[in-house]
Amino acid sequence: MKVRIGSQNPAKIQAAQEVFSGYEVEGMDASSNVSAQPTSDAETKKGAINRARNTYQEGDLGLGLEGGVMTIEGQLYLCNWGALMTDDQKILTASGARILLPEEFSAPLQGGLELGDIMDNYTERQDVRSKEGAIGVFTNDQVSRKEMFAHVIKLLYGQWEYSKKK
Ligand SMILES: O=P(O)(O)OP(=O)(O)OP(=O)(O)OC[C@H]1O[C@@H](n2cnc3c(O)ncnc32)[C@H](O)[C@@H]1O
Ligand SMILES: [Mg+2]
Repeated sequence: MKVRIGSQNPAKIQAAQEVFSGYEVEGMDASSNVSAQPTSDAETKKGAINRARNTYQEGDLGLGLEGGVMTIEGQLYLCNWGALMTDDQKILTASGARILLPEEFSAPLQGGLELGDIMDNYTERQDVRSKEGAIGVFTNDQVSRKEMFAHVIKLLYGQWEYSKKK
């Protein structure tokens, strides 16, 4: 049994390798069937589930991780979701950390830019999305994108283990 993860992003793949340490983890392109930049909690969750479904193959596990933004009481937050399709074809879900994003990000997001591109412009660096991520930048590197997704994957892995005990 291997873990098929619907992404080629190293931050996501390394997080999966950390948690599923005894398994082979294979990254691959998978459609999320939502916008490239989800803009609500529900859309981000749906993207994670679709990625898990679209990477799943019988006998293996399908893992989907999705980052998005959402508005709470007029404020823009980063949000994150994960989904695991298990060998008995159940879908487990878990959400990750949310942090406040700068107000000035709202206009470029509404204009169609993805958060990953906005982060590169903002930090004057390249490919922040594959490295520490917005969460690493705005937490002063206390929590990286890999670490945040590893926590989400632990929540999924633990639910899968628990379901096998019952
Ligand atoms: O290749 P995939 O797996 O799609 O990885 P991605 O970096 O594009 O990540 P997502 O599609 O899950 O996230 C949707 C968008 O939000 C951006 N994003 C989400 N969380 C981010 C973070 O912590 N830092 C930078 N960009 C982030 C991301 O780069 C995309 O533009
Ligand atoms: Mg993406």
